[in-house]
Amino acid sequence: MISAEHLSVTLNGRDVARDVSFWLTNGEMAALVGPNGAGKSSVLKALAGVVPCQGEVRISSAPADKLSVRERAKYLAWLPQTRPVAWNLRVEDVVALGRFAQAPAPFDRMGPADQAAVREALDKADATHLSGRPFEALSGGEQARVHLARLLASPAPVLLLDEPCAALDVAHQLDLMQALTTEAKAGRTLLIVLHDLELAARFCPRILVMQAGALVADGAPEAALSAQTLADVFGVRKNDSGRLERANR
Ligand SMILES: Nc1ncnc2c1ncn2[C@@H]1O[C@H](COP(=O)(O)OP(=O)(O)OP(=O)(O)O)[C@@H](O)[C@H]1O
Repeated sequence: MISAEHLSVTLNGRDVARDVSFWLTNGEMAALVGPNGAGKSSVLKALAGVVPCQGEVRISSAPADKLSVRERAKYLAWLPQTRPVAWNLRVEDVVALGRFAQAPAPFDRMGPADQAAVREALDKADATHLSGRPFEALSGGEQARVHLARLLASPAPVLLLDEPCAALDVAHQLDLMQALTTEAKAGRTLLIVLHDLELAARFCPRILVMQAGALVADGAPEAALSAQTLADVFGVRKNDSGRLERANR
C-alpha cells in the first residue's frame, strides 16, 4: 500500500534520513522507533510529501510524486508531531478538516456521510463530549484526542501517526492503540512513531528501528528489538524483571 525505496531526506544541508527502504501492505500496523533525532519524523514527512526527498515513495503502487496534493490526501492521512490549529475552531470543525480531500469542491458544505464520519471519529477517539467547545480551551491530552479524531475522520487507507500517545494518560494510550489495531483489522495501513518500546511491542506486529538517519532493524518485535539493538541503538537493556533500564556505559 505504501513503500519507500532508497529514501533519503536532506534538510538545510543536513542528511537526516538516508537510503531507507521498506514497504507496508494493507492491514499492517508498524511502529517506527528510534532515539531522538534518528529521522523518524523526517521519514513520515517525506511519505506525506511535505518535505522533499530522494528515492521513490509509492502509494497504492503509484509514484507519489505524480499525485496532486488532494490525490495524495485521499490515500494518506498524516498526524504531525506538532499540531498547530490556525484558528480557534470548534472541536467538530477541527475534526471535519479530516474530510477535506473528499469534498467535491473546496469550501463545499459537508454532506451527511461527512457528518457521520466526524461523529464516528469523535466517538472512536473518546472525544464526543468535547463537541461544541473551542479547540484552544481544551487540555493538551484532549487536543491530542481531537487531532486523532481528525485523522480517523479521513477515509484514507494509509495513516501516518507521529507520536500519537504524547500527552495522553495511560488509559487513553491503551484505548488509542486498541483503536488503531481495529483500524488495521479493517484494512488500513498504519505507520506509528512511538517512543514507548513496550507499547510498540505489545500492539504492533512489526517494528522498524531507525538510528542516525538509517533503518537498522525491521521485523517482529522480538527480532527488531533484540538485546543487541536495545543496547546499541537505545542504550538500554532488559533487567531480570523484564523492565528496561539504562545499559552500562
Ligand atoms: N528543518 C530542518 N533543518 C535541519 N535539520 C533538521 C530539520 N528538521 C529536523 N532536522 C534534524 O534532522 C534530524 C532528524 O530529525 P527528526 O525530527 O526526523 O527526528 P526524530 O527521530 O523524529 O526525533 P524525535 O524523536 O526527537 O522527535 C535531527 O538531527 C534534527 O535536528
